Amino acid sequence: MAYDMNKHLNEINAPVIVFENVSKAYQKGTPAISNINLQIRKGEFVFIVGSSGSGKSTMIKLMLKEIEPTNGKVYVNYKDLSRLRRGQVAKYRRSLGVVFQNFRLLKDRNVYENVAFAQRVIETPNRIIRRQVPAILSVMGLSDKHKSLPSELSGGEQQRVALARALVNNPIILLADEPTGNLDPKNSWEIMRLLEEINKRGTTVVVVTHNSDIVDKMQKRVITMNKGILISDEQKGGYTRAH
Ligand SMILES: Nc1ncnc2c1ncn2[C@@H]1O[C@H](COP(=O)(O)OP(=O)(O)OP(=O)(O)O)[C@@H](O)[C@H]1O
Repeated sequence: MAYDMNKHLNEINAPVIVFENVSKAYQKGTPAISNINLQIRKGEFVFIVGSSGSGKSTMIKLMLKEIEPTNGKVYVNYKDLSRLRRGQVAKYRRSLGVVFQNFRLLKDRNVYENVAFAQRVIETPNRIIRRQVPAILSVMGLSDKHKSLPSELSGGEQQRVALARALVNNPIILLADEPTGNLDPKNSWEIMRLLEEINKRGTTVVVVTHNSDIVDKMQKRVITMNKGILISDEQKGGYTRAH
């Protein structure tokens, strides 16, 4: 039966990400993902793991509506993404928090401005920006770096700025694609600690990662992809070494 968004709107643990029989083929031949069915509920912390080319980034791109499924439906935040009009896509994306492996900060703006930028684009009044940016920088342990340029920061600090920027508008969902891919173990754990903290405050967190050590130790829900197929979905799972 098709997913009924209206039924779930007022539920506390409503599914905020739903894949319904989703396949994506970039070209003819083997699809990048095949027939994925998946529900992630509000407040969950989920890892998506799998070897290179297994379809993880394809899933993130579908959630961001950067690509369209060949078959099936993706729902995020109670929206059927196939029904989102072209003019609504940018606004939709800004409603999600997103972080990537390579931080993607504005190189010529300082830490404060990088975070404030996320609020300026949605026309947040200045008095709110002046209150909320220092607050989120403080949560990320970056208060004394607010005037630094990204080039003056360590990799871990840059990723914390990216997290601050992703979170300053209080998204319901945070999508993180390899957030520790460029970090050493100490900084990787610091980012994970912050993601856990954010999740405890109510944000749904989805993390794509290759970091088996982190996945094994954190004991969260783990969705494992293999060659475009969802091969396991475990609560308190580990990193399957079979792939
Ligand atoms: N734009 C594209 N055009 C054609 N094929 C693509 C495109 N993007 C991805 N693919 C193919 O789709 C499959 C899944 O790729 P995807 O990037 O989702 O994997 P992944 O699990 O994220 O890999 P990695 O861990 O290396 O980032 C791969 O076979 C890849 O070659």
